Amino acid sequence: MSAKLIKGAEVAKQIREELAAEVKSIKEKYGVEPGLVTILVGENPASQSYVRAKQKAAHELGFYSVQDNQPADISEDNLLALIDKYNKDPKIDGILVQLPLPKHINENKVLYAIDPGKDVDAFHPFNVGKLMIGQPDYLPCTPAGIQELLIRSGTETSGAEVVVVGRSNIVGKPIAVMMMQKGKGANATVTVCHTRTKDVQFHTKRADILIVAAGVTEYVKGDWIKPGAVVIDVGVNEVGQTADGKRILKGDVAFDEAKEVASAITPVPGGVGPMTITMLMKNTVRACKVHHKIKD
Ligand SMILES: Nc1nc(=O)c2c([nH]1)NC[C@@H]1CN(c3ccc(C(=O)N[C@@H](CCC(=O)O)C(=O)O)cc3)C=[N+]21
Repeated sequence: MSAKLIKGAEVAKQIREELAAEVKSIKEKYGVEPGLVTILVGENPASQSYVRAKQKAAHELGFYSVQDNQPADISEDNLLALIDKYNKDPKIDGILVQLPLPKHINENKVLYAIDPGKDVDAFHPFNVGKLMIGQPDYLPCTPAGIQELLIRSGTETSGAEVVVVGRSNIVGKPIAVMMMQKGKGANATVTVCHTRTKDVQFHTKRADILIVAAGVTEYVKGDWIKPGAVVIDVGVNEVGQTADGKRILKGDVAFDEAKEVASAITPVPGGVGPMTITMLMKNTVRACKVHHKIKD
């Protein structure tokens, strides 16, 4: 058996086309365009490449977009002042501070400084809290992308056994919360595994939908997966570079084994990653509509 591929890159392209049409109509009717600033501190090559991809997507959708690069030794106070500037900038609807930040900067302090209404990553405790009680204004981008892939691939989530491997604030925790809520692409029974889980395989083998965000290259093997399960691989592990300097990526799931067992699986690259960026764009369009009181 060979699993159906859930092609995130293709779904992402389709959603971006929908968004581009929406941006165009907002511009025509209201004379405004969604504004996104991506703030990059330092010169981490992976971060540079992600931010470049976000800027490219923003340009293609017709956003007003600003790339703000800051030196690695910027002080915390100056970074906070910069965020305050964008909080007050009426052309900016969404603020993204690329993580990780240098060690001398308190990441939480920076994330808490972003106006929750411009927090298109949905990392501010206000937005995390609203998600928890099932009243989100913005969904965190990677979990939103995962849920969208489940919906658009026709995966039944209601009553499904969902097992999440990983408990990060960015992926594991929020996707677990989202899958247990009432509503479309949710209503699941959720188990969360992490580094202290006694028997991870016991849990993964029970999953109808297995979501892996462990941060360990090819952590989940083929025989950890229930035959017919849907597997979502959130891992983006750089395992080397090609001769011409392109990053070689592998997921957190041993893909070649897993595809023989699962009924459907996301590839890496081309799976969850492109969806993450697309959901950032979707949140920015939403922010723009809220800021300009535009109803659907
Ligand atoms: N404030 C903040 N928000 C983020 O959303 C955020 C962040 N910081 N820091 C880093 C992580 C990582 N992340 C990815 C986004 C897209 C791909 C993606 O598009 N990956 C492509 C491949 C890209 C490549 O080839 O390098 C794919 O999987 O097909 C991956 C990873 C967002 N993050």
